[in-house]
Amino acid sequence: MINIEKMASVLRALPDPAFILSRSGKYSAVFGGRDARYYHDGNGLIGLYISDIVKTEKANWFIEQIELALESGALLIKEYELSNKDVKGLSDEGPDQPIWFEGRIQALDFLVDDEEVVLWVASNITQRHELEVKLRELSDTDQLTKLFNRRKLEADLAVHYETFERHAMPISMLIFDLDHLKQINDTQGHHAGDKAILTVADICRAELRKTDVACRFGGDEFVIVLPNTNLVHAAQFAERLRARFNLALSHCSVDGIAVTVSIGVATMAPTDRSYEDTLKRADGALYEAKRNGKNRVISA
Ligand SMILES: Nc1nc2c(ncn2[C@@H]2O[C@H](COP(=O)(O)OP(=O)(O)OP(=O)(O)O)[C@@H](O)[C@H]2O)c(=O)[nH]1
Repeated sequence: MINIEKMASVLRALPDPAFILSRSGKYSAVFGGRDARYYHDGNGLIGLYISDIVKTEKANWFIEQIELALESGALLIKEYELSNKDVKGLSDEGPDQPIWFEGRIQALDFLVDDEEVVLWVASNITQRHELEVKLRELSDTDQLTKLFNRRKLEADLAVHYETFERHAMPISMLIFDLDHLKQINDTQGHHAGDKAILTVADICRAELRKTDVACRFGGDEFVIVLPNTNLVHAAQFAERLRARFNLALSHCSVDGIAVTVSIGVATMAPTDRSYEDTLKRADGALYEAKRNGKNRVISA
C-alpha cells in the first residue's frame, strides 16, 4: 500500500521540480527536482510571488500561462528560457547562459488560501534545445561556403514577399553565377574551383549589410536579397560587387580566361504573385548577362 509518507517520498523524488502556483503567481509548494546538476533548490521560493523573483515582463508571461491553464482546464505545454537577465537582483553583466525549460501546466481542482492553483512541472531541456538550434542551423547552411542554402533563402523570401505586399517596401534581389568555372575545374582541379566559390562567399559576407541575405543557390550560383533597396541602388551595389569579385578572382585564370561573375538584378513588383516571379525575372537578366558576353550586370 502507498501510504501518505510514501506518497510524500514519491513527490520528493520527482526528477523534475513540480510547483504549486496560485492564480496571482504565489509559490504554494515545491516538490522534487533535487538534482543540483539540473535545478536550483526551489524550497526557498515557497511563500514568495513570481514577481518577487523574476523581472516584470517575464513574471507577466508566467501569470498569463497560469491563467490560460486555469481557464482551459487542459494540459498546457510551453517552452521558455530563464537567464540571469530575467532574475531580479542579479547583474545583467554576469554569465548569461540561459536555461531552457519545458513547462507542463495543469489546473488543480482545489484552492490554496482561497486561490485557484496550477501544478507547474518544469523540465530542463537546455541540451535538447541546443541540439535543435544546431540542427536548424545545419539544415539552413550550405556546407562548403557556410552561407545560407536555397531552402533557407526560399523561406526568407516568402517572408520578404509578405512584407513587400503589406508595406510596399522595395525589395531587390541579385542572382549571380561564376563565369568559366568549368574550365578551372577541368584544368586546375575541383579544389581550385571550390576556392573560387569560397572567395565569392567571403566577399558576400564582407560586403553585405546586416539585413541583407546571401545564399548559395546551388552549384556556382548565388542569390542576395536586399531589403529596402530599389532597382537602381541594387544595380549599383551589384556593379560594385562584380568589381570586388573580379579583383579577388583575378588569380583564377586559365589560358588568359579569367573567372568572373555575371549578375541579374530584379526588384519585387506589384504584379508579382510571389517571390518566385521576381526571382524568375532576375534569372532572366542573368541569362541575358551570360548571352551578352558574361562579366556584367543586367537589370530586369
Ligand atoms: N569546384 C566546384 N565546382 C562546382 C561546384 N558546384 C558546381 N560546380 C561546377 O560549376 C560548373 C557550373 O556549370 P556552368 O555554369 O555551366 O559552368 P561555367 O564554366 O561557369 O559556364 P558559364 O557560367 O557559362 O561561364 C560545373 O562545371 C560544375 O561542375 C562546387 O561546389 N565546386
